[in-house]
Amino acid sequence: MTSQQIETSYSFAKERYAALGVDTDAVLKNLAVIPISLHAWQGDDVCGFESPDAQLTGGGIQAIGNYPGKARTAAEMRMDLDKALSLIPGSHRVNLQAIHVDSDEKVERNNFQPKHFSRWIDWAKERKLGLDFNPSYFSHPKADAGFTLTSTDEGIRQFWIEHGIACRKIGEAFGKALGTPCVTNIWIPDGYKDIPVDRKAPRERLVNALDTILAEKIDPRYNLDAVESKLFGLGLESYTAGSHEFYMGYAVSRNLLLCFDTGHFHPTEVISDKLSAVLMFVDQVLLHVSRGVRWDSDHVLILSDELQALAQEIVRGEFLKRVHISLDFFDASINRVAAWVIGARNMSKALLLALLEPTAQLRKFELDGDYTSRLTMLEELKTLPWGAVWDYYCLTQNVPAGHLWLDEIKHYERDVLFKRT
Ligand SMILES: C[C@H](O)[C@H](O)[C@@H](O)C(=O)CO
Ligand SMILES: [Mn+2]
Repeated sequence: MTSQQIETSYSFAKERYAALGVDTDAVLKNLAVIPISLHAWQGDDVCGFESPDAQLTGGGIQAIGNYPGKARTAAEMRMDLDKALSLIPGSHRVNLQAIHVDSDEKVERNNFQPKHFSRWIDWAKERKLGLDFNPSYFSHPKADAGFTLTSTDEGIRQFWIEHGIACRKIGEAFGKALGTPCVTNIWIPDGYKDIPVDRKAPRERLVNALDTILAEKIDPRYNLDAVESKLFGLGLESYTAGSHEFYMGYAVSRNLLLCFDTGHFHPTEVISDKLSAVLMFVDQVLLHVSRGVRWDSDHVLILSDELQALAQEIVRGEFLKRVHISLDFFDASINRVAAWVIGARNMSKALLLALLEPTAQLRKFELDGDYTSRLTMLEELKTLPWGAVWDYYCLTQNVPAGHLWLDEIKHYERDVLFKRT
């Protein structure tokens, strides 16, 4: 497709949307400033860089597949992220795990400091990217028993409390250096494979541990704290201490961000329906947008009905300033850089579709009780020429339109990824 063809198609599409009262130029301006935080851990199969042979262990999560080219160092990961970001329209962020530490000296997780992430900060600063952060409560001998902040072993609990404290300070340093608050998100896997007798005590320990981690107030201009629940992890099917109800109550009572991972609920539950409910009671939400297939399988985002519903809720509710969008999937069976690009472009497409909606008109139908018109319009919108608007957006953002970005991935694969052994 030539630029000329893209522009011509866009001008027809623009007219179609204008007839519905939608200004496509304004929509694209809005879309270009909605940040999506790219989760770094898609690039290394959640292994991290603490040692050259680091592996993902425990935590009830799994990256499945052995496609060649995984990032083995932080430098390789930054290169891969650069490639991905060059193929995603808009200005975005990067979301790191603590295990993505980039330090020449070996440091224990409870001693991590901003200086151990200074190369990440320099890289982000150069590219005007914001950084988000996550303490890593898995793949560690002190997490092998399946308990971190809920451990009955005081030494272990203290170690992980110190890790949480250290990570908030790193988040603060990210925020200060980059001029945009870092969302530091706490997720722990702690739970039981089989039915526990005492469901209460681990949760009591978790409240106390979290309160200690979060005791120091950090300026929200630099760091925002989020907590992430989960239904269950692999091998932890019967009980998860940090359940939804636990963190919902905790976030409301401590004025924190609540993180919704879209793969962390019963398969028939949808976050699109939960968003406006919780935003009545928490100020801000963090999304980990994932795609669970039967379970929290962390598949790459597709432009599903639910992804579109989620974006619609964010836009219709005017929640763009209160919802931080991060991705969370890890598929090791396909090109990892392509996985980022597919997922982020789909998130962006879902937001575009939502922004292109004549929401006021639809709301009026609803308020008037004219549900026939509401359904008709919602269905007709699906076949409007939004693809032409998307292609034009890519053109104006200097990224390939259509599937042409894949050519770049194939070159990168041949020249860089396949040379990694
Ligand atoms: C890498 C972790 O799995 C991720 O950060 C966490 O958010 C999660 O979703 C665990 O299932
Ligand atoms: Mn998550």
